[in-house]
Amino acid sequence: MTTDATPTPPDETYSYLGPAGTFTEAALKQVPEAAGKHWRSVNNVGEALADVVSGRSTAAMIAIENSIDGGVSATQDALATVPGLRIVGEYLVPVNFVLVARHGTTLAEVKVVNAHPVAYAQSRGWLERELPDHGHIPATSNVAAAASLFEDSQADAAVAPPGITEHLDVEVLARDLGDNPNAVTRFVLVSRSRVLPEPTGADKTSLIVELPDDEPGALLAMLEQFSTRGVNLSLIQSRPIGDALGRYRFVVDLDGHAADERVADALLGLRRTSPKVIFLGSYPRADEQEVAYHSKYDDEIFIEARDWLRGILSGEPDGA
Ligand SMILES: O=C(O)C(=O)C[C@]1(C(=O)O)C=C[C@@H](O)C=C1
Repeated sequence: MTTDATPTPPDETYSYLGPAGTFTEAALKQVPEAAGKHWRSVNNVGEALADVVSGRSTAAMIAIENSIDGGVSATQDALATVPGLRIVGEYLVPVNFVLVARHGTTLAEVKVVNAHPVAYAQSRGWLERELPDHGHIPATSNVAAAASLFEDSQADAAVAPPGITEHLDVEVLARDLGDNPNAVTRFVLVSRSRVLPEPTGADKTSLIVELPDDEPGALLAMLEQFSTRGVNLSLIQSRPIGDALGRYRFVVDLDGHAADERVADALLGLRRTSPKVIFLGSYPRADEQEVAYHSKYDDEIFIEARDWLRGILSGEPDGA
């Protein structure tokens, strides 16, 4: 791996929320194609996606969901509004936090804590219990939080990844801050590639769907597109569109690949019934769990039904 300091011109660049040592970097380390390529540390999701859109980077690794804090709204909103992006891979990183400070600081002296908002949300229970009067300064990343201790910052301590001591000379004041020891953050690799990853049988498809305005049952009609094709949803979340109160878009993850007949048929139904469907990609699931569905939704069943209709329309004799 090379870093920004490396003078050799990179052939391919991968953007990630840095600096080195973030969980986002840990997710990028799971991508075999990124090994040995140039890695560009950026300050936020918008910058990472702008790198991809402008062609400065081949792809960007971004956090999309945390098992405790839920969907990363900055990511969901950016994917809804920045055109031309595709998710090509999904990665899981277990997340766990430590409280760090400059050497010599004691826990009793900590008044202000610097933390990334998602890390802060995951450590809130510990912080409220152990430092009930603390103030919070938001950071752009978990490592940036700790780095701020050496900058012109008001913070006395920072919430950081356990590996932070490999990158910065800080003292660990407390471990296992996370309210849930099994917390996991889900990351996605985003590129401009129009080529869908091959179906594996253990895939996920991500969409953003808008519903027709003021139509009773519009949400039910959207869900029916999936239920009538035996397509399971693993995530559905509403986000404000932002142009007026009460207007929402839905972030949807479903089990399966756009090349699966049941998913393709559901996508056609969605396209007919929704004013806007953003296809974000079909890609292998990080947990590699094969998608389970009833045999009545097998590809062959859809293909047979289409052939039957084609036969009728082309005047083939009955039973052909
Ligand atoms: O990658 C990092 O370390 C980050 O600071 C980002 C981020 C996030 O955006 O969710 C990643 C994982 C943790 O859930 C907390 C923060």
